[in-house]
Amino acid sequence: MALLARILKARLRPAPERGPWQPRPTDARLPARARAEDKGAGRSGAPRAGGRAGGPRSLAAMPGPRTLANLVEFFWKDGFSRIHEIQTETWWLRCSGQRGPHPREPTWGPGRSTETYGADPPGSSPREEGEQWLKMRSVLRQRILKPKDVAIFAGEINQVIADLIKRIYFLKSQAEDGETVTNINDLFFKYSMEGVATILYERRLGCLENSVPQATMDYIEALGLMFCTFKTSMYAGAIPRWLRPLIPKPWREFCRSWDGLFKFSQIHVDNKLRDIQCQMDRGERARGGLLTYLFLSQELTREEIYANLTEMLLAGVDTTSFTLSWAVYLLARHPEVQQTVYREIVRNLGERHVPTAADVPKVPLVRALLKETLRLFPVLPGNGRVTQEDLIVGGYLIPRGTQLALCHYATSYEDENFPRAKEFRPERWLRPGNLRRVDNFGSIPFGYGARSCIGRRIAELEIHLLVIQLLQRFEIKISPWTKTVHAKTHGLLMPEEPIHVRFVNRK
Ligand code: HEM
Repeated sequence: MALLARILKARLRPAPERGPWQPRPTDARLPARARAEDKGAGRSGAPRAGGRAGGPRSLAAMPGPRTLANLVEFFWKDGFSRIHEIQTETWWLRCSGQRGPHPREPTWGPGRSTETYGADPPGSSPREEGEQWLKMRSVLRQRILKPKDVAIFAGEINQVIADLIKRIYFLKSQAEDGETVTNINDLFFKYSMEGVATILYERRLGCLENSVPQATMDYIEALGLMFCTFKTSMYAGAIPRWLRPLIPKPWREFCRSWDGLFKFSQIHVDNKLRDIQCQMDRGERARGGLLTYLFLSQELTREEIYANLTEMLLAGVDTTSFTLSWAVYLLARHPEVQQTVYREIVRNLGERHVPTAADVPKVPLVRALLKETLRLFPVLPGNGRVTQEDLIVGGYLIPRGTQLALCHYATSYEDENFPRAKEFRPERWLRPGNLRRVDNFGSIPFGYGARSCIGRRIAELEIHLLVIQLLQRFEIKISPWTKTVHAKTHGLLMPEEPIHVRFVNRK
């Protein structure tokens, strides 16, 4: 069992002064060679790499639970759902294996229909994955990398927000007290799906309607299946092909849910492309957003368009909806913070002004709220990288090709990075006069570098515009049915209990 053989090895605290992988701003600017010469404190007496006295210690000498202990922790004690907590008890995690010549991150989705492309998991050919990924990424980058690129989508997002607000009024009208909306994540899931699909497919899906179209329901079901079987999927993606006939179920389920998602994407892409083609056949100029651009520029094949939009839709829904749920929960739990953010909105934008992307910098506390929410609840509590060169970090030699896990959750909660780290204090992200952005690499919820989140600017726009309009209309109060909500990791860091809030109309 390849995955089992590669399972994590963790080093226990005491914590180092700073997580050794954590890219400090200064490190980020240093040339790779200088970074690779970090000589941190290692364990005295541990074996040295290459047997050189005084040289770095070998990876095998890194202290921490061994393979068996990790197997027990993750598979027997359900460590996967507590992975964020385990991070705070362990210093870093590593898995060996996954070696390859190209920079990449471990990935578990086929990224394409398994029917169309056969059943090979990604990464079976690292070279192809690397080059193909780079090409696709650079095409998408041109359209959605910077805030100003996505500003053009604000109009569409505001229409989705208008529908969401209508839905909130409807749900309130159904509630006994006329104010409570139960399980707000359902609502934000629909909002995020509608929002991201509007941008990706340039059409509305009807998620926020009273009666949701069947195709959309099917997609939601496939997405649900993907997450229900998330753990199975994680194992499935790592099961070598030769072993699949012996344990077929995980891989079969993985493919079934992926195909459901892929087909949904395919239908919506095809519909839009058909519209564009008709327009062109009539001699009209096709104008549109992301999909129109991808089609007209012909930089990606149709299969690449399917694969990328499927991946983006999959990556863009739960991430955004959980973040919104946490943000609203935190605001409801901290009325004084909510009042400060509201006052800033009214002062700088007014009570009813529908914000555009250009308005967002005028309310720095709204941006700070999102950063602070993602610091406390990084929706991806950790992610991985395969090292591209030998590195010496914390006194250990980490050979090229080692898979490292970056622990966002753990570094977000270090007082050294964020004084009084457990407290919700959005203002920590502000600088007097708001002259400069605060960079703190203790919290990198969208990842970092070439492989960071491609949908970051879309997610930020969706969240900023929505938070502004929610606070303009409602005072958000926690429902008496909602006690303290804990976080659990189910692939993503999500609320363990449903969050119910009261949306009280502002006078
Ligand atoms: C609050 C919302 C979101 C958070 C916190 C988030 C976070 C992340 C993180 C941490 C990664 C891995 C980055 C790395 O390895 O350095 C990632 C990857 C990715 N995200 Fe997001 N994401 C969010 C929303 C979105 C949205 C809205 C989309 C699409 C519209 C999206 C699309 C993707 C894709 C496609 C990748 C894979 C990138 C690649 O490997 O090329 N994400 N995201």
